[in-house]
Amino acid sequence: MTTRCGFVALVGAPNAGKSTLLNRIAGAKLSIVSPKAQTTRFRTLGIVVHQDAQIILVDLPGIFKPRRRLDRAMVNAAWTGSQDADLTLLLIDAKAGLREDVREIIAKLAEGNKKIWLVLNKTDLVSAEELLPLTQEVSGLLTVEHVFMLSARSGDGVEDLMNHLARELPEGPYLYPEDDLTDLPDRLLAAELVREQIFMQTHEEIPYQATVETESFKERPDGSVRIEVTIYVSRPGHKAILIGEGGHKIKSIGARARMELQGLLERPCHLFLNVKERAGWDEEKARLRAIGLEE
Ligand SMILES: Nc1nc2c(ncn2[C@@H]2O[C@H](COP(=O)(O)OP(=O)(O)OP(=O)(O)O)[C@@H](O)[C@H]2O)c(=O)[nH]1
Repeated sequence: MTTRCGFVALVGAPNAGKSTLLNRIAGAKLSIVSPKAQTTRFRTLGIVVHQDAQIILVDLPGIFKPRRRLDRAMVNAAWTGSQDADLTLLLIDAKAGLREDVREIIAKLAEGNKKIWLVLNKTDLVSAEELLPLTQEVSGLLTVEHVFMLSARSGDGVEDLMNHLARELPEGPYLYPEDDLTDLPDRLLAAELVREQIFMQTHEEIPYQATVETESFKERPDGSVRIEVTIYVSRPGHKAILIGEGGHKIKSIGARARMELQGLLERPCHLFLNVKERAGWDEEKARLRAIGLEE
């Protein structure tokens, strides 16, 4: 059997519907979907096997004008991801059309020579007649290989996109063992929610320096889950800040993340957080890249 495998980057302006599409495709709550713009702070991998192809989706942060160092790093990560991928899906909110932020993304993509597929989302909100001029306008600015029209919310047209992806990714073995995939979305979600709380409850240099990994994820007979998450930092000072006086900070991060996680997984969660120092972590390029924060 010939298998195919590849990385697919999702690029779109804030609110284009990236998280919704990713969740629809992977069938799990992989990203934090919110009507507020720029909630997708970090790259999240969604991995799905469709017709003998393993499709590794990279959910990129909304591209916006970076002011702070961390934002710059995130935007950079977004574009690096796009450059590493086998192909890039440019997701556009068909209802909002070519707003300025979409034009900026198109201009940036036009500089590279990446394989781009145009995905017009939210077709449930617009008429077919409106889609054609939009397609033509984008095609005038950028070379696109395929055009898809879908509704991430209803799922209409998503199968067609998946079929094309499965057919056109490069031939090769699966990069992720299939057995590992079952609880991967939930593991990623746990790590991502912890990361988000670190982001919200500490100074910005901490999330930039830290990496979060779900070490174990075990279902209990009573239907609850026991999750162990480790936060790796490179400096003793960061460890102290994360833990806080009397463990106050880490407790607060854990409590909040657990609440969010419970809501999304829809079952009781027992979340245990560890903070560990990993010397020489800065040099671990691979890990930096894994969380998409290489500058
Ligand atoms: N009507 C309609 N709404 C959609 C569709 N896809 C997404 N939405 C809505 O659009 C809003 C933004 O969707 P998200 O998936 O959070 O967008 P995102 O691109 O991940 O946004 P960021 O987190 O800012 O990067 C949400 O309120 C979604 O419910 C669609 O196909 N149709």
